[in-house]
Amino acid sequence: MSTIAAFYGGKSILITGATGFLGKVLMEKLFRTSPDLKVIYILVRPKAGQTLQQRVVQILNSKLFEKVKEVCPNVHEKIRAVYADLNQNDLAISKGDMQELLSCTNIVFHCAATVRFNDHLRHAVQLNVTATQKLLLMASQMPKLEAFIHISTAFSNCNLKHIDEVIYPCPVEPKKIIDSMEWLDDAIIDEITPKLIGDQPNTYTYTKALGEMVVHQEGGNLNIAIVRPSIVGATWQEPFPGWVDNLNGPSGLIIATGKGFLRALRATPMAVADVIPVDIVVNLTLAVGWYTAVQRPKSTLIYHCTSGNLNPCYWGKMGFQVLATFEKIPFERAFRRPNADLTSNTFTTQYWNAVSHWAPAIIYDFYLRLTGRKPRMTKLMNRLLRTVSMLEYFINRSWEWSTCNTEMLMSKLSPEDQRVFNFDVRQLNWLEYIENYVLGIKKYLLKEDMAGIPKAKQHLKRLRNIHYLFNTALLLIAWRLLMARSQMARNVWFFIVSFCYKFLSYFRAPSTLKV
Ligand SMILES: CCCCCCCCCCCCCCCCCCCCCCCCCCCC(=O)SCCNC(=O)CCNC(=O)[C@H](O)C(C)(C)COP(=O)(O)OP(=O)(O)OC[C@H]1O[C@@H](n2cnc3c(N)ncnc32)[C@H](O)[C@@H]1OP(=O)(O)O
Ligand SMILES: NC(=O)C1=CN([C@@H]2O[C@H](COP(=O)(O)OP(=O)(O)OC[C@H]3O[C@@H](n4cnc5c(N)ncnc54)[C@H](OP(=O)(O)O)[C@@H]3O)[C@@H](O)[C@H]2O)C=CC1
Repeated sequence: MSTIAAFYGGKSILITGATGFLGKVLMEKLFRTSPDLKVIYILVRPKAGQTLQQRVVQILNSKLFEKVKEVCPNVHEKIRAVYADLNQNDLAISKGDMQELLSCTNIVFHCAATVRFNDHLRHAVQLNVTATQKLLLMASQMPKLEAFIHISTAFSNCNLKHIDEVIYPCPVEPKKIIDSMEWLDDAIIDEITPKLIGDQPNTYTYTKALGEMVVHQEGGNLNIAIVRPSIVGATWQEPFPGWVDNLNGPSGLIIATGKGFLRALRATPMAVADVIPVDIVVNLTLAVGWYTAVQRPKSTLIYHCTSGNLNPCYWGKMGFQVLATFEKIPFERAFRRPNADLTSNTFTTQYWNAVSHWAPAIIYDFYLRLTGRKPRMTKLMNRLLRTVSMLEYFINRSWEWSTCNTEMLMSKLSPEDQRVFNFDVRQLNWLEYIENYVLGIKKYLLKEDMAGIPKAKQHLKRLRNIHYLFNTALLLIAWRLLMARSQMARNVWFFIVSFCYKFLSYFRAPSTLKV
């Protein structure tokens, strides 16, 4: 029997961000491995016209939870959705709910965050810093609390090249930032944001670093640990390979490449692609929860959940494998054949942007106009290239994360726990993982049917023929224009033609003699 699974039995667990990518996989694993847990409280807000209950039902009815329903048939009775909005100062939790949370919770997993790189600083601070502070305050009033696990990111100190499992000081105290966000107006915040974030690339990594500092300063006597995952990708093994449900990290760019929109990327092929499967992150997080509660380490331990130092993959290799997978498993209705270049040169990137992105988009929009339809490709391209520019920072650098605490934890696990809560990234086969990732995107994100693959291949063949035809036509037009305008070009052309003619006559002469 797994010690970790047994530990969560009978426990009341509070999860924030349970409706997010990581939160859903965390909940799934908890229910699947510890079906006898008492209750999982999830802090949820209504969204997209759905009530809390509708959101929960949608999650439980998803493919991700199919196995859970077999091992824990009364799963719906064990999830308690609590209305909350972490953007509100009091988190908008009702008094009654608050009482219950405070008196019953044993473990807290704080996953909620805004992960948008370009979020307004006020909003990012509210969610990634102030809400963390409020949750810590709540946690300090929970008499039964055994552990508080805060999910941060390995990129919270991405202004450094080598990152240890420690909390680094922030140039400005989080409390000062929180206070200033309360009285500064948006325009002033916009103005000071670049100065405040300094050498951090965006408001996300900056506020996640502040969030860690808040945990460090205001954790008091709580039993806290911080997990820092790198770029979280689709599931590796559990509950099945390739599950993913949002565009974050590499997923959006894989779609853009597979659909033929993205044909070049400013990326360094030899930079480490520090992607980590979401099930590895979840397994480590649950092991950390157990260890923190049972061993009660004297200080707050930080665990890096990264792949680069133990089993590195590189962006070049990843891109290559993604393209190879499209040969076998193409996406439907592609705009162009998937084919992309990784280039680390800014000039080349601009050239490819003009030739491979803007030119086809403009031509296609022209065609749409001609056929009486609304042009949309240049708008889409604009958005895509803006998104790519936000991600470029992370695909042109490599970082080194030390993983001493993570390795120490692995060594403390029994063989059974190492199997059930496997977070050993050395066992991951990247080629297989990337293939399943692409397949997962096709099935679970794009909701495309596997039966449509022959048709998709046929469509790609048609696109290839159009491409050849288009290039030939372009060449002929260029040649005609050149011949019409330049005497020099005409001279060269006649020289080539007469040379070829003489060459052929030379070979034809002996055969004529024979006859
Ligand atoms: C040697 C030679 C080899 C040759 C081989 C060459 C082969 C090359 C082939 C290449 C194949 C591709 C391979 C994969 C490369 C992958 C690169 C991946 C880079 C990933 C880097 C991530 C780093 C993360 C580090 C930090 C870790 C964290 O903790 S972050 C948590 C995760 N957060 C994110 O991922 C970012 C979240 N998103 C955002 O911040 C914002 O959405 C945005 C800034 C990206 C855009 O914001 P904006 O306000 O402009 O618009 P928005 O309304 O949000 O979205 C606009 C449309 O774009 C869609 N969208 C959103 N995110 C993405 C995305 N990641 N990729 C693509 N598209 C995205 C969004 O849905 C919108 O679409 P519409 O709804 O249609 O409007
Ligand atoms: N994805 C990645 O690549 C990485 C993620 N991380 C960290 O992992 C954690 C989870 O990320 P991930 O699952 O990918 O992110 P998602 O964006 O998928 O999920 C974010 C979660 O936070 C919730 N949330 C956001 N705003 C509020 C609010 N005002 N009130 C209540 N809940 C709110 C969302 O709820 P709702 O559904 O209502 O929007 C959602 O459940 C984050 O802390 C992130 O920093 C770290 C490294 C990499």
